[in-house]
Amino acid sequence: MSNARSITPKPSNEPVLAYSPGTSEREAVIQELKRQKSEITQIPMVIDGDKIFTDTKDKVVCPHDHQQVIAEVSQGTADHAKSAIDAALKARKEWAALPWEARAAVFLKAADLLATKYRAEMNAATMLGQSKTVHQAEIDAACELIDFFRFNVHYAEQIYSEQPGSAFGMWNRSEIRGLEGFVYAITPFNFTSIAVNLPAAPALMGCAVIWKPAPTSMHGAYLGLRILEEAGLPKGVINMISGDPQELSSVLLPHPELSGIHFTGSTATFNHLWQEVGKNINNYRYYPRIVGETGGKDFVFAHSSADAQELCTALVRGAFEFQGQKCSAASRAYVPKSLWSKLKPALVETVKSIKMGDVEDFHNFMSAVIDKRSFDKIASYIDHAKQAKDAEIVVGGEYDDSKGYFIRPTIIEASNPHYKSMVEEIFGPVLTIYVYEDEAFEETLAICDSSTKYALTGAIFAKDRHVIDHMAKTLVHAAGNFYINDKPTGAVVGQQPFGGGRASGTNDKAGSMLNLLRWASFRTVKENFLSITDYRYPFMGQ
Ligand SMILES: NC(=O)c1ccc[n+]([C@@H]2O[C@H](COP(=O)([O-])OP(=O)(O)OC[C@H]3O[C@@H](n4cnc5c(N)ncnc54)[C@H](O)[C@@H]3O)[C@@H](O)[C@H]2O)c1
Ligand SMILES: N[C@@H](CCC=O)C(=O)O
Repeated sequence: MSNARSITPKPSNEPVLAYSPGTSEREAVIQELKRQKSEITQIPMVIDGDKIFTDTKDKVVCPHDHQQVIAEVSQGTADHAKSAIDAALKARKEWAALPWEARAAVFLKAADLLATKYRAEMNAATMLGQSKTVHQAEIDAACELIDFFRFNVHYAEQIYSEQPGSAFGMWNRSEIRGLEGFVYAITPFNFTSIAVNLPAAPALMGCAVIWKPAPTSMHGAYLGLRILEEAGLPKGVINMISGDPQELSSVLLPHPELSGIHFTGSTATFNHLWQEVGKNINNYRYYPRIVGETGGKDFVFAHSSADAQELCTALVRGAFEFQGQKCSAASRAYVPKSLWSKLKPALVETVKSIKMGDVEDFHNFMSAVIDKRSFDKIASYIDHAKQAKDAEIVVGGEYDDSKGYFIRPTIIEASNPHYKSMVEEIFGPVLTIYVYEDEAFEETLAICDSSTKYALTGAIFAKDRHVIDHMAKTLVHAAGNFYINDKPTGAVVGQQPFGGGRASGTNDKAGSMLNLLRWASFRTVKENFLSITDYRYPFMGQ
């Protein structure tokens, strides 16, 4: 609850290591991959600092080799959710009462531990558990998570330092308190950094948290919690539970002490959570703060002045890195006919050259999608395009789940800008392109803005400055992260605060001061220095 007095280290982004042949980081991660594959990690729930193992286990497999089991996760029940609430409520007061520097030190230390001792272990866990290539693991599970820890401390300090003015005879102060009750953090499979940041950000601000990670992200998530514990996080501040989300939520969501939800995942799940809060609104002691970053249908819009080769690279990286499973991934593109004749052969050639397979082969640019459910869903969109009258596959379209959940990077050309895969989130390596007549530029921009419910990321490509300005204005609400002549993915903490509007979320910008403010409750204190002893105003006389 106390305000900042010390100056924390000025953060800078964690450098991305190269993993080139012969480097020590490459050797370390190779050793870790071998070690982790040779054992089955037992992942408990962590409640009040205790490791809780149960007889019901959920297996974590490598998506690129689904017979390879790397972990077993103990599954909890409604009773575990109740215990987690008790633990959080018990831990909160002491945690909140610590000087804020003591809380900050935990996260700064965790950042340093992750940057050194645990870097290879964390990257290997994310590579095996979520089928990320070494580069994708490095930018997520190492660099972005380190940045979240360090930059959040810096932003918290700024929040604590912001103070009101004081007129003569008084002193006004803001005391920034963490939320009472508990925050429920529910996290997605696709970014280890997001998974760990969602419980960590409210905890830094003095809240107590119950964290339910996605089952397919447990390998990296549990390591994240162990690092925080080693950095000094007191027991009960973050309690990690697993199990049937409906059952756990049936205890957590209606609980009177629920003071916040920190969610990242699909729009449908977030809508469900919000509806549950609405149903229980009369039961709560506080208005729960609801923060959710959700789905996207991220666009790339090219003008005829764009460079075809730059556009090709941006589309390939933007759509297919990490198998298109970034909420920011380019999944629809609008290309003028005059550019398409150059762009199409470049795209076909580039996509055909993409190597895909096991993450242990560092030559692979892509690996498998996360699980069978995802594989089937993505395949159904590809099958739909194969049959559709208003769509055709330009390149890709093959899929095979015999060993891992592999889907070749696929580009669909749609003759209808409202075609299914132009407007629905697929969350896989599928990019749909609508080729517009050059003279239909304005109406196509309008379609881009209005044809989906989402507004997460978007990119425009053009050389003409007037055109860039016009596109940016027309698409002003179409994306929370807007890129000019760049791919729509790869936001960096401290540089491009991340989040979207419309059905893509509450746009509270993870890794920024705005997000931390949602976990803070301000007490304004006015202290009077001059005694006032007469109720009458001076003009009234005696
Ligand atoms: N906007 C962003 O910043 C951002 C970032 C990453 C992912 N995403 C989105 O996340 C989605 C992919 O992630 P996912 O497949 O893990 O999403 P998901 O919605 O299926 O799952 C997210 C989390 O919600 C949990 N969950 C599901 N039902 C629940 C319930 N009733 N109560 C409590 N928890 C419940 C899941 O177990 C998981 O932990 C995509 O839509 C993607 O766009 C968005
Ligand atoms: N922040 C990441 C996306 C996170 C969602 O999955 C990016 O900008 O690519």
